Amino acid sequence: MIRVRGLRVELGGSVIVDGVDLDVAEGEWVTIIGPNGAGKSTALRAIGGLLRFSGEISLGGTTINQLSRRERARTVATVAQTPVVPVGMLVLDYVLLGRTPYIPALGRESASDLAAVDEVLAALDLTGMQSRRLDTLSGGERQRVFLARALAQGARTLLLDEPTSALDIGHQQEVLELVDRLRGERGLTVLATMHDLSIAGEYADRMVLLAGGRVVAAGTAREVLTEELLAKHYRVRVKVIDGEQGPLVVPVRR
Ligand SMILES: Nc1ncnc2c1ncn2[C@@H]1O[C@H](COP(=O)(O)OP(=O)(O)OP(=O)(O)O)[C@@H](O)[C@H]1O
Repeated sequence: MIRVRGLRVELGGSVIVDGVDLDVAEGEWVTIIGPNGAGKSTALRAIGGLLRFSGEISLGGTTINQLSRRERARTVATVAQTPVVPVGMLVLDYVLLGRTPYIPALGRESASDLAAVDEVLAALDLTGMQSRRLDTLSGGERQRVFLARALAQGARTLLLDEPTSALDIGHQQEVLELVDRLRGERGLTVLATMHDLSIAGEYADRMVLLAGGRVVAAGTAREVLTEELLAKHYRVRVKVIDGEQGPLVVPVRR
């Protein structure tokens, strides 16, 4: 579903992503990990068509440069790390923004757009909140609304940039379980970035470790979350414990 070859992104005169290859199969969940500044968000933004790049990115077999902005938005939906939310915007109006690729220029949303939004609000248990202002919601509720906008877009591929970074452990689990459930129900493909390594390993089918803009390891959680690789690339001593659902990464005091 996602095929990336030799991805290179330059920002402010520096090479931030440097020759990344990446494949995500249909229905698969791949999580990119790596230290701060490794280039995770930049790679994700390029794959979502939000940045200029060199190399090849194709989505569902089509090179993204051949997709119009609308076609791209119907194919891939990105949830940014900190989405910009217009002050005072209501939940319903925000989720409706996801239907923009289906609404003709100068046109209004159709009954089918409203039905798609209703369905997503119900699936994410947000129907009762649709008239609330987004800025009055809790972090977990707001994260569900960001996901709702992305799902309303009708794209089969979701790019999630640290979807749980602002959430407590309960809401982290809630949001990730929700994405996993929707992945099963709707056949979504998921490419995410995450900092919590144990949780990342629990949900991802495969992981990619990025450091200095390059892929330095890729494979299952057990292959990537090793004490050696994490010590080398995060410059931290960790203990990796074999947990029931995958490796548990615990930092060790110096
Ligand atoms: N517009 C820009 N101009 C110059 N440098 C940039 C620009 N945007 C990002 N960078 C730099 O690119 C590097 C990678 O940033 P990116 O946000 O992709 O990293 P990341 O792996 O997602 O980090 P984090 O875990 O901290 O979110 C950082 O050093 C950042 O300062």
